[in-house]
Amino acid sequence: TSIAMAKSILLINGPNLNLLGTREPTLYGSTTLPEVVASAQKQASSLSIRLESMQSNHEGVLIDRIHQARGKIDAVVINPGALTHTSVALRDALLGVEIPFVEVHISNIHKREAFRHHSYLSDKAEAVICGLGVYGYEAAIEFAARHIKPKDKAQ
Ligand SMILES: O=C(O)[C@@H]1C=C(O)[C@@H](O)[C@H](O)C1
Repeated sequence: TSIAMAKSILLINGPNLNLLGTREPTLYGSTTLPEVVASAQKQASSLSIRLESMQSNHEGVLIDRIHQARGKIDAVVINPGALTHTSVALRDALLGVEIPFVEVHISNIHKREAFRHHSYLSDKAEAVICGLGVYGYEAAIEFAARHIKPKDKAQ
């Protein structure tokens, strides 16, 4: 069945995720971000999806990238890092460009400090994945590909 699938996905990683693989490995694992991105690219091409990826430690840089995705990206997969728990601005950027998104956390934020239990994004996310380790990225891309339909716009 030729179900319409997302054609383009933007993978966004927020602050400190550049340290993935060496940062608190009991919580975040030993896989590095480049390795996560490489397997995401492989997965996307097997789904015939264009995957773009970026990481920044700077809230405004993340927001600017989300703005640039407007009209160009069908779905966002985002691990906002600590901005999950603090950033109304990031929430507003995603709502502002009207791109559906999947929220990913490597760790189970609900098993951690109370300040990590709230997300400024979750109530607007198509799905929230947490505690699956870096597999959460694979699950998020699979879900986004199959469940987020491209808007009928010029790709
Ligand atoms: O589990 C994760 O991927 C999230 C990553 C971070 O950097 C933390 O600030 C979040 O609280 C959890």
